[in-house]
Amino acid sequence: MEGEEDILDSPPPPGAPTSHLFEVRHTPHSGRAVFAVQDIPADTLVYLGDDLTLEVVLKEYRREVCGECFGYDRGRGLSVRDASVGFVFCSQDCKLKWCERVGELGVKTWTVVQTLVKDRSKEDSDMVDVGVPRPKAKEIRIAWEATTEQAASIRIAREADGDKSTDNGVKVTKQHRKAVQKALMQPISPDIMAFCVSGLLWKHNNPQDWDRFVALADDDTPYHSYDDLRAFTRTYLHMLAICPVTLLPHITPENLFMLSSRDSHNSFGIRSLEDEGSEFFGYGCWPSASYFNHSCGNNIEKQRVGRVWHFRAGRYIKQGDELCITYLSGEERQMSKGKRMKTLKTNWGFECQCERCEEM
Ligand SMILES: C[S@@+](CC[C@H](N)C(=O)[O-])C[C@H]1O[C@@H](n2cnc3c(N)ncnc32)[C@H](O)[C@@H]1O
Repeated sequence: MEGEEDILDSPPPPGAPTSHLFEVRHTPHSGRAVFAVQDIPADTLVYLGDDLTLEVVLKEYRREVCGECFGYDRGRGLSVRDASVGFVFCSQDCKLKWCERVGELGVKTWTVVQTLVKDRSKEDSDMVDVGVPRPKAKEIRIAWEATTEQAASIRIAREADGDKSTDNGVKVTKQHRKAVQKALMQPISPDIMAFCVSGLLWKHNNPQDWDRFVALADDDTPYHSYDDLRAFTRTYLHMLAICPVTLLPHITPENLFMLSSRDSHNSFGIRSLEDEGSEFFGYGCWPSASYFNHSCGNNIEKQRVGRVWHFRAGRYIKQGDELCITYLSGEERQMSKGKRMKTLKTNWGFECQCERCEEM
């Protein structure tokens, strides 16, 4: 991946990382990537990625992992709990930071989500679908279109609840209220709900940064399976049925699809800091960090410190070299070339073109 890349048309995409040590360029086969513009000594701190957007702490870790800094104490419950929003924190300071970050609307939204999710934990249908067919772009479009009528009825019922006169003076009928009840009878997917709520709250709180998210590499078939797609369309209707009315304009198929299509090729796992990250707490999307490509012989080591990724030179890097991290977890790095390639194809959807794979 050397020598043929073009400097990006200026200006660089919104949200791309900037530094005196590197620049972002196009590559012939692996999209945009980061290249050293000067020699970089080993162990240099090359970049700090602190622009976390959507974030998910999986339901099974919600009592053990701090909702703010992702601190973890070997599976012990953390001391500061907030049962109403369904998060725990390692300190009052983390709890305050979390409240400040999500804002009043965020606290209200997580409270109604937690109320819905907590009594229905046995319905948890979030699972990893491996080796099953993925819905195609046209099927995805049809599935979202199929929600239109019910979604419109729910909006009418909810906006009336919110004391907002509906735009065209539509009268709320039993049918509209029934659409809300029907949505709430459908199974809940707590982790997909957390993903959608986190992403749309972030969008609401940071409207000026949405283009940083949109500029990321996209996946037009991001759903892992037909069940996964159905869980997303159901979650859309659940959110319309329960979220504060102020959030309703953000809860659209377009925005929810955008979250999935950018998350798919860009999110990083949030893992434990010990045991080579053997505990997978959840995942999040840091747009600036998403411009670093993968290599099986990576020259950059990335390490999470709280909510921030530290990118450090793992060895001496020459001017013009591509700066690559690894997308593989600890044990995956030791696998054979074939297994690594399969893992990257399954989890990230690409054929690895890194020098280590190309050489062998
Ligand atoms: C996190 S993004 C990296 C930035 C991306 N190249 C871009 O243009 O925005 C991950 C995507 O980059 C591409 N990519 C990263 N590493 C690669 C590699 N070693 N071989 C081929 N494609 C790679 C794949 O398309 C992958 O889904």
